[in-house]
Amino acid sequence: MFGFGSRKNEFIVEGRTVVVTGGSDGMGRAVAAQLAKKGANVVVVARTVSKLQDTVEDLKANNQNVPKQRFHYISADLTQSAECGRVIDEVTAWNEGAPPDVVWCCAGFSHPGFFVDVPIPVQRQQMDTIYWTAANTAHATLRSWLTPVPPSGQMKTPRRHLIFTCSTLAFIPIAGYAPYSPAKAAIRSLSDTLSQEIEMYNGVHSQRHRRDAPAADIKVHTVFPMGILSPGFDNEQKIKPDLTKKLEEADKPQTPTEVAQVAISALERGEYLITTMFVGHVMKGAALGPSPRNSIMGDTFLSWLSSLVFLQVIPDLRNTAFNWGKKNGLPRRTST
Ligand SMILES: NC(=O)C1=CN([C@@H]2O[C@H](COP(=O)(O)OP(=O)(O)OC[C@H]3O[C@@H](n4cnc5c(N)ncnc54)[C@H](OP(=O)(O)O)[C@@H]3O)[C@@H](O)[C@H]2O)C=CC1
Ligand SMILES: CCCCCCCCCCCCCCCC(=O)[C@@H](N)CO
Repeated sequence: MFGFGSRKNEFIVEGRTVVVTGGSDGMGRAVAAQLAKKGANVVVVARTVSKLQDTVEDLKANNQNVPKQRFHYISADLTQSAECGRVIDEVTAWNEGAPPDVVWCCAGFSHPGFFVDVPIPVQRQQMDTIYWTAANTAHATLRSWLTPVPPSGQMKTPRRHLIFTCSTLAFIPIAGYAPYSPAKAAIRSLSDTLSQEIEMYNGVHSQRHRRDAPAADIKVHTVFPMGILSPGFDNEQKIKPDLTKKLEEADKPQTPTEVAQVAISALERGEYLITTMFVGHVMKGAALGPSPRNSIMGDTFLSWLSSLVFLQVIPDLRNTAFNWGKKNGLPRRTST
């Protein structure tokens, strides 16, 4: 409770089956590689088959010493809810009838731009790509995990994990991310709501020997990275307004490998809202709100520190925007 004590690993993946959406590039691909190194069977999901094939080849080549370990890919556009249902069905069939043990949602990319410059259809597509890929995946996964099993069919199944990938932009506004940040904030809200709702099912599971119940306990987590040096990041840099680049100067983007490694360590400690570096921790501290805490002392001190830091940061960000307009005039309106 106070952030120290037992060093029990709360996220054991060895011999278990993990689905990583967006697993063919950037952070998702690094997550897939590292969980495979820890002995997981991995299924990567994304749209482009060639990148998926390349990822599975890599996983096979780098994990030849564990003969029973298996890797697979499924091509799907996760903005379509029916596709998410198909993915979970196909993974279950491939996994000898058992649903996956861990589902980690990494799919998504950012289309930065000022709110009035980005056409509404592009903004709706951002909501589809960011929020709905995650919500559709969560819906299909939880429907499968929460299927009741009668007492006679209950086996000892370790806890299952549903993990979302958000962004520290869900905590703190930065001008130029209006098409993207609201969709990430929606994921955070979904995560908080589910982390409470899932307790009802975990309560039913605690009585599993007496009545029909889900097969296992479930835990929800959300990772909030800062910038990630991924192919997606290269794309967004090409269209990102200069003011946005200026406002996010404090961000020193991390490699996908680093982000995956820090996130997995936090999951092993059992954390719920996960940030990956100091500036990210401070951004989270400013916005802990009603979310469950990782540690009472640590998070409370962090929120005190952040509330002082952000007394300065919020006006700074606004002043930077004001002075930018004063100096540079109206931005050129793009039509992309
Ligand atoms: N890059 C950054 O600076 C930051 C990124 N994030 C978030 O982290 C996550 C990973 O980002 P990053 O490492 O940049 O990833 P990339 O942009 O490099 O890769 C995105 C992955 O998602 C897949 N994907 C995209 N759209 C769909 C879709 N509709 N259905 C299924 N799969 C899809 C892509 O494959 P394909 O195109 O073939 O479908 C690819 O595998 C994202 O959720 C992102 O929003 C958070 C903070 C910062
Ligand atoms: C000591 C505390 C000071 C805090 C200052 C606040 C600075 C804001 C930094 C913004 C960082 C944005 C990272 C996420 C980027 C992202 O999600 C996109 N690249 C999408 O892909």
